[in-house]
Amino acid sequence: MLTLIKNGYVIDPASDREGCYDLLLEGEIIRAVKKEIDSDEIQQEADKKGVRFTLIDAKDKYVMPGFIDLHVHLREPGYEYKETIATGSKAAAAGGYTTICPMPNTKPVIDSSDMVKLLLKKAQEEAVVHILPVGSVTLGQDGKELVNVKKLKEAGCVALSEDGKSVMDTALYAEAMRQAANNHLLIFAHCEDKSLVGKGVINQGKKSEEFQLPGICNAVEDIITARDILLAKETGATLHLCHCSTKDSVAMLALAKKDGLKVTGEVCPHHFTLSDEDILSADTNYKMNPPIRSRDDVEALKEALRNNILDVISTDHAPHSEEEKSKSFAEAPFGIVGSETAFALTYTELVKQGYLTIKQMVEKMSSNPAKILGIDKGCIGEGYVADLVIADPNAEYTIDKKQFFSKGKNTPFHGRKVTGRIEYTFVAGRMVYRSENVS
Ligand SMILES: NC(=O)N[C@@H](CC(=O)O)C(=O)O
Ligand SMILES: [Zn+2]
Repeated sequence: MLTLIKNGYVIDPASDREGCYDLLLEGEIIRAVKKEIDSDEIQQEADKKGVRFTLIDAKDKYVMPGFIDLHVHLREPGYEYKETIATGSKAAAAGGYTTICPMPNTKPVIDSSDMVKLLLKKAQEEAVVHILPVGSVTLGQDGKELVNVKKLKEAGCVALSEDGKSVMDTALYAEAMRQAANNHLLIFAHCEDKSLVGKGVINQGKKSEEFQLPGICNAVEDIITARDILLAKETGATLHLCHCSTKDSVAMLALAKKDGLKVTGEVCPHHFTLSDEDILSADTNYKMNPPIRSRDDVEALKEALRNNILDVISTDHAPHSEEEKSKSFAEAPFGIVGSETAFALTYTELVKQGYLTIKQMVEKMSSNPAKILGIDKGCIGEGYVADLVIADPNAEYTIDKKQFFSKGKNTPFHGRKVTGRIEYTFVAGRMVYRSENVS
């Protein structure tokens, strides 16, 4: 199979390439990146070889390395009514993602090599994007007994995370970090002080008062962020801070980087797009963990993205059923979907608003996650696997949750006007997504 993508505006921070190029894909691989590739010649070659030839006109479109999402919830096994590997990976592909890291808070939890193998086997059969599993830190995410770190690594995990919870036993977490470091596994840290959060469900402040709901103060996140950075320093672990939402968590990340520690951080589109002032009613589509914070926090997050303190934009795609989300704000589960809105929100809120250059956006959505994972992705170079995304930066439209591939429709962004549409996604040279809007 030969695919020629012509006249696209290529943005590839890894090779420092930005400009108009033609790309030739052969089978799974990027065969050539050149200023001009003759389509007639490729057509003739395809005829001669008897293989299919696809020509894509990418004029005025962005051609980027496929996005890599370090934080998704696929819900399989155990919660297939919320999402499956098939639907979650299709949603990812529709969002321009070619590699995703599913979190282990499934039922059962991904806490053994058998579970990792099961997940990878299912992914092999049903996922349309690459799946790199994250294992839990403790058995059953019970916070008591460590997983077999070496076995999880051998089975194919890229990181350990207790996402959805924190390991509150500091000594146990330190041991987990030591073993992770010895086995070259990353730690993805969900920072939440379980004893301090209490029954909190919304950012503590005007909104928690207005809706008379228990609040979540910034210290809930900041205390564990500080602890985890100090533990990483002590143990030599490579730490990645999940879904940073507060001003002080990014200040501590900056300090840790200055200190030369192996610490990186991610932020999710909802945390830089919305502040708690945007929560006009106790709508459960605004309930997620960590919560939407104050305007001050949002500004600090944007500034940290701009000056590259925050390395990654991830989605924390957290689908739930409509029934679950129609409970009261206090009772509904935390989480919103994000795979299918992340690019448009990032492009609209950060690139168009001048916070990030397009190159920085691609760094944070593709090349930096690849670097953190230590994988040969996030790059448009000859000989690399053809994981690519093509987007129209001028398309203006309204987000419509009914069009999501995800089973989860729990988004606060339904009806929001955005700019930037994913048109095609290629995984290992195969077109896994094509927008209906492409003629
Ligand atoms: N983010 C959320 O609000 N929820 C996540 C868990 C998590 O990422 O903390 C979930 O699994 O639903
Ligand atoms: Zn989390």
